[in-house]
Amino acid sequence: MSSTWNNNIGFTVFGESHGPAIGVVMDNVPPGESIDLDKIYQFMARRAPKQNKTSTQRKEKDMPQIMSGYFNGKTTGTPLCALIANTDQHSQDYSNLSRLARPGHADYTGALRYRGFNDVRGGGHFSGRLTAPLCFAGAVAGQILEKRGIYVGAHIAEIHGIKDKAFDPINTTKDMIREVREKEFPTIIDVQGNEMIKEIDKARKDKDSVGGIIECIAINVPAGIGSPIFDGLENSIAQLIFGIPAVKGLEFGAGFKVAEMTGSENNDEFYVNDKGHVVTKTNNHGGILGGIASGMPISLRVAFKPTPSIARPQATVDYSAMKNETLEVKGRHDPCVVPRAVPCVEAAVNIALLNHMLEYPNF
Ligand SMILES: Cc1cc2nc3c(=O)[nH]c(=O)nc-3n(C[C@H](O)[C@H](O)[C@H](O)COP(=O)(O)O)c2cc1C
Ligand SMILES: C=C(O[C@@H]1CC(C(=O)O)=C[C@@H](OP(=O)(O)O)[C@H]1O)C(=O)O
Repeated sequence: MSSTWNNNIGFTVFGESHGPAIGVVMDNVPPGESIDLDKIYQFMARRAPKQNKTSTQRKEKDMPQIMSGYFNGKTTGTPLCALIANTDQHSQDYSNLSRLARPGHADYTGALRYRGFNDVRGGGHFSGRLTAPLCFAGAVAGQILEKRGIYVGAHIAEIHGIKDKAFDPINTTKDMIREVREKEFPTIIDVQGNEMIKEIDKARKDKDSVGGIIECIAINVPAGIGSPIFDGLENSIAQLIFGIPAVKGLEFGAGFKVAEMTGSENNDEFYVNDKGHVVTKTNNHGGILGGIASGMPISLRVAFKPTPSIARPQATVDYSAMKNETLEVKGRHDPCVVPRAVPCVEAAVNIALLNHMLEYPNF
């Protein structure tokens, strides 16, 4: 099922960017969990369109309306459904896109898959807007995890070659995670963030776009959760991360750099620390061995491509007439999707971790 993730936690995202609403139904959320709605709204506001230099100008409040599964401040355990209204659609910008494919977007492949019946307005079901329901589900999962001491945080690690400092792969604390989360532009080093904003604005002025990398870390994940082969932590996280549009790469721990290392450089040696816990001296494994948490921080990096919809004329095809054409994309697009995708990455990791935590004894 394409827009359903069916696991210990199940959830379906539904809707189109220019339809009346988008939303999510979550199943198997544990009953009796206190959920602070203000914190859910804050989480979703980090992703919502910002109408600033780095964001689409579309105005959406992204206020979730909870339809079921929540009563007296707590989850009921029955399906948790949230609806998010679409209120600021400019559908005329998309009038030519059912026959002209935007290079880099899903218009062409979507038309093939759905035999031309897909809603192309605003990217329809393929839109980055569908990450709003993902963020709702991820915010709920995050609150349940934080009650068990597990914190997940992300920051912009790189935009078009401009780099932020990385999270400490061993000693990142919940305060460090919270600090970067609360920033308007989430980088660890603010001056680097300002350079990134300039780079995004430059691309926008050039009628172009840029991509980048988001780094995410999860701390206090209990050693032993996860499974081997097809149901490991990496598997679940990857499946949800690739549910975020524009993601093209994912690496855990030292990632692609492992290919340049020897075994003695890459292996993370074990020792017993002063609290009597088994830990590793380094964290190239990114907190996961054999699909199972080692107890060290789980770390990952996610590469995002530059926004496909750019205002420059580009070659494309009219696939109804099968002839070559030139397209100038209209609409209000993000010159870079990365800043708004930071909470989306956190949301995906939150859901994957909660999913595996449900297997944990005495959850
Ligand atoms: C938060 C977010 C915002 C996005 N905003 C835009 C946008 O304004 N314009 C656009 O063309 N693509 C945008 N995208 C990316 C497209 O939705 C995506 O590239 C497209 O659906 C094709 O999917 P793919 O890149 O995963 O193959 C956004 C993605 C995310 C995660
Ligand atoms: C609305 C959102 O982002 C949209 C994601 C998007 C795309 O193609 O992915 C295209 C744009 O849609 P529109 O042309 O309708 O403004 C963005 O604004 C959102 O994220 O909430």
